Amino acid sequence: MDLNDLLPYLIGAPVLVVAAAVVLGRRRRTDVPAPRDGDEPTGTTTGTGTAVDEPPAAAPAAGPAAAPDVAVEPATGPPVASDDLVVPDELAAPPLETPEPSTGRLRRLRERLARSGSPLGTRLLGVLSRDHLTEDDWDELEETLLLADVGAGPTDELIDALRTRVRVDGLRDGEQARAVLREQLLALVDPSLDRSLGTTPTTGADGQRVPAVVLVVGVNGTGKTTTVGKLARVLVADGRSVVLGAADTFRAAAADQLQTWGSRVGVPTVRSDRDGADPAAVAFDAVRTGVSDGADVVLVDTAGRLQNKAGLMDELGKITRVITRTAPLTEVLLVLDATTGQNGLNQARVFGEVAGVTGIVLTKLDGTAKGGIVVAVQRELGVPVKLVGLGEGPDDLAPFDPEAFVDGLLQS
Ligand SMILES: Nc1nc2c(ncn2[C@@H]2O[C@H](COP(=O)(O)OP(=O)(O)OP(=O)(O)O)[C@@H](O)[C@H]2O)c(=O)[nH]1
Repeated sequence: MDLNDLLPYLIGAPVLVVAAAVVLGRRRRTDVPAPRDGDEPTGTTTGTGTAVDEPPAAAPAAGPAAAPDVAVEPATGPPVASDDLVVPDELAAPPLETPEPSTGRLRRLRERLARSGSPLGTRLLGVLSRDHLTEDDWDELEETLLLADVGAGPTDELIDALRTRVRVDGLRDGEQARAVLREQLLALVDPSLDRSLGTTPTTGADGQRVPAVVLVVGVNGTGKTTTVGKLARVLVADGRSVVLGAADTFRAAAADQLQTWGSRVGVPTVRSDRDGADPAAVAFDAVRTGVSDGADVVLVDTAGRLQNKAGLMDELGKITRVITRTAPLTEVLLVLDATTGQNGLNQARVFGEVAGVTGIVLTKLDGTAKGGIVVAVQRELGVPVKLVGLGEGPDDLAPFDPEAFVDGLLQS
């Protein structure tokens, strides 16, 4: 072998060494806190099907193969450079973003809200402003409400209430029609429901302060991961410290997606590097990390497989059990895609039964003209809509405000 044969190796080897150093430097693996006696194992098992409910496995031998599956990825992921390693600019941590304040977001997003309800508000007002309302007019009102996904029960209630108002007071003009409609729609959306998010730290079994834990559930594609990312921004904007748990181990890219959301606002993500890892193990580690970091809130993203009710109940039940050994669940948010109408309601029903949902996030309200789904879904589950998604932008998630919503529907 002469020098020419060796040249590729001589050039290639240092390049490989530097590349490996950069890659390793970017990923800081922080072991999650060691569980105490009686605790669940921390998802450090390898292989398939190892469940957190099983007794802890014996400590594996040291070495690369024994690396834990679950890692805490730092918030900003700054590359760790050795003295003689130059980190290219494009690998440097991006500057942290400052999310928009959460208060008043729905009013700022009112234009999009108006789009979601324009046929509803405009058509209802168009009919109600007519001089003498005939039975055909009332039928038209009913049809408009049903087409906007308000649901049969709430539609009947609204029609009855409007008929009574018209009979008793009469409707003098368009302005009065608008005022009456606003009042009745608001009653339907129910401003008395408690829409506050359970994000206040609580107390664990041994009396120590533990973070609030928010579990986010729903079928795939509804916008769960995006919602967790946007919610982290809402909380950061409100001055809260957050840890994300990527317990959607089913979809390979979900953890990366979540980590990207977190890193933009300085929030760490607990994740597994192994596809199909036990989601309960990741959730457990996320909560333990939240405790040891003294975080205010841990947001746990889950996979949305609606295989069958028993499977779903099994998976979510296990995640819940494992989390609540460390900290109470303060909120279970069901993410629903507003564009899926009746189908979304069927999903809602199943999740409502298995997951103990405490609040609804309606996403993609910007992509539908059927804003009435807000009313229907609250009725269906008996749980308030707490947040609405109004676009794909990072700050397009707003705390739900009934008055701003109804005003959006009636905006012409
Ligand atoms: N227009 C609009 N798009 C949204 C909204 N929320 C989420 N999306 C989009 O919906 C798509 C699916 O979002 P994901 O967050 O990946 O959905 P997921 O439920 O986590 O999906 P799985 O991980 O497969 O379970 C993405 O393209 C999002 O940008 C919203 O409020 N409005």
